[in-house]
Amino acid sequence: MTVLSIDDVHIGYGRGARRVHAVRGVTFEVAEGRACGVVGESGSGKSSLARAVAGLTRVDAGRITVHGGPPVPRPGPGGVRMVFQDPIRSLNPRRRLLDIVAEPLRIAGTPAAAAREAAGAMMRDVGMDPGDFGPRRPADISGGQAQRIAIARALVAEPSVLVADEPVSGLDISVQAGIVNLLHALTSERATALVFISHDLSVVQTLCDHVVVLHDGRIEEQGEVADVFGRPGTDYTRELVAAAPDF
Ligand SMILES: Nc1ncnc2c1ncn2[C@@H]1O[C@H](COP(=O)(O)OP(=O)(O)OP(=O)(O)O)[C@@H](O)[C@H]1O
Repeated sequence: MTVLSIDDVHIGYGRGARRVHAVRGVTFEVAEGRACGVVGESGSGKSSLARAVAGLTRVDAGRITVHGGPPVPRPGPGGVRMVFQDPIRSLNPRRRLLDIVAEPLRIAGTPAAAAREAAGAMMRDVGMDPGDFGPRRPADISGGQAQRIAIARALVAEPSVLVADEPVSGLDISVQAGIVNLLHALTSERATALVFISHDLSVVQTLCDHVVVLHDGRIEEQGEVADVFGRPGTDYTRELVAAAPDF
C-alpha cells in the first residue's frame, strides 16, 4: 500500500532574479515497509525534498501526502520523522538519553511511566541497553550510538514515514553498516516507509528497493535499484555510478 505520495512537487527559495528552483516537478511514491533512496550530486535538491516530506519546508506547487493527508512532523497519523547527518547535534545535550527517546510519546500525551517503559524497549531495539545508557547524556556516547538514539527517538511513536538525510555520512566507516542494517530491520518490521537521502550509492544499493536520481531538481531517472545502477539510462546516472568508489 502506498504510504508516501509526492506529486509534481516544486520548491524554490528567494525572489526575482535571485530565485533558486531547488526542486522542479518531482513525482514518486513509497509503499509501506519499502525504502526509497534519493541520490544526486550536491545541490540537486535532495535535502529540500527531504525537509518538504517531513513538513519542514513549504512546497510551492504540487502535493505531498502521507496516507492521503498532509505530512506532519510529529507523532500520530500522517507522522513523518527525520534523522539527520549529525546525530550528536540533533540531540538535546542537557537531557538524559531515555528522556530524549521518550519525548515524542510525552508530546503525544502518553503518561510518563508508560512513555519511559516504551522508550526503554525502543532503546533495546536499537541495541542500547536502557539500564546502562538511559541515564547518560549525548556527550557521553559516540556518534554511532547517538545515531541509534536519534533513530529510536524517530521511531518510538511509530511514524508512517522516516526520512533519513545522509544518516551515516558523518560516521566512521566501521559503524556505518550497523546503522544501515538497523534502519533496514526496524523500518521493514514496522512497515515504515523510508526515504533515504545519500550521496553513497553503495549504501543505497544495500538498503533501498527503489532509487530516485535527482539532477538540478528534476528526476533524471527512477526505478528498482538493481536496474538503475546496473543499467543506467542516462549519462548523468552513468557518471554518478562511475564516480562511486567501491561500486
Ligand atoms: N534555505 C535556502 N535558501 C536558499 N537556497 C537554498 C536553501 N536551501 C537550499 N538552497 C538551494 O537549493 C538548491 C538545492 O539544495 P539542497 O540542499 O536541497 O540540495 P542537496 O542535493 O541536498 O545538496 P547537498 O548534498 O549539498 O546537501 C541549492 O542550489 C541550494 O543552494
